[in-house]
Amino acid sequence: MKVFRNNELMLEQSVVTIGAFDGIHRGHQALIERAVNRAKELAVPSVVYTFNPPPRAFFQNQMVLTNVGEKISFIKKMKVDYVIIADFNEHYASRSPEAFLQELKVLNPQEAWVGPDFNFGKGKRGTAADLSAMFQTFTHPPIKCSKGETISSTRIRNLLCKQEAQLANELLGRNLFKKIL
Ligand SMILES: Cc1cc2nc3c(=O)[nH]c(=O)nc-3n(C[C@H](O)[C@H](O)[C@H](O)COP(=O)(O)O)c2cc1C
Ligand SMILES: Nc1ncnc2c1ncn2[C@@H]1O[C@H](COP(=O)(O)OP(=O)(O)OP(=O)(O)O)[C@@H](O)[C@H]1O
Repeated sequence: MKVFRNNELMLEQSVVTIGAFDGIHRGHQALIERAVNRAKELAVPSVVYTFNPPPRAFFQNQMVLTNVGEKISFIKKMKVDYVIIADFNEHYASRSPEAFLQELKVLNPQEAWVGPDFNFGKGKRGTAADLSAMFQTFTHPPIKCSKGETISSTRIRNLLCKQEAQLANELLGRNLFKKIL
């Protein structure tokens, strides 16, 4: 797997998935796996486009579940061809949805894969519908836990605050956090 910053990579074809992917929980894993499988079927490279720090850490000072190094090594295990790590700062976050779509164009995505409630661009104005106006876009159904609730990084952060490491690990699909005694 090759690692790039944004604006460094150009591809003739690709399948792209986009998101903060903090923790790479079971929902993220399902989405990335789907994108990788589609890329294999189409015989084109797979790309994970992500951000450092995660936007919620930047804007809301929220806890980071996996630092950028951990995130890259986990994505690598999922047989992704390229990962793009965009420096998420004030300048980057002020870019419009249209500017972000222009940036994605150089990856020539045959397909873009996102999950439920995906948004992008200044003020979170861009939606999956905007993405689909430019690229063939697919929305992965939400992956839920055994209780039927959608898995999210926010939920995992809340569980860790309540010291429920075991349940957090269940949603992550791996033992990332140790039980605090
Ligand atoms: C160019 C760009 C600008 C963004 N600007 C903002 C912003 O102003 N406020 C915000 O809360 N998030 C902003 N974000 C983050 C998105 O809301 C969102 O977190 C990101 O696209 C990842 O999607 P996900 O949270 O579903 O993983 C921006 C994202 C991009 C790509
Ligand atoms: N449970 C899930 N099932 C399928 N896709 C998901 C799930 N959770 C997030 N995604 C998708 O994964 C990508 C990255 O999402 P993101 O990092 O915002 O996850 P999140 O768990 O919703 O995070 P947060 O709670 O911090 O908002 C997005 O395209 C998002 O729609």
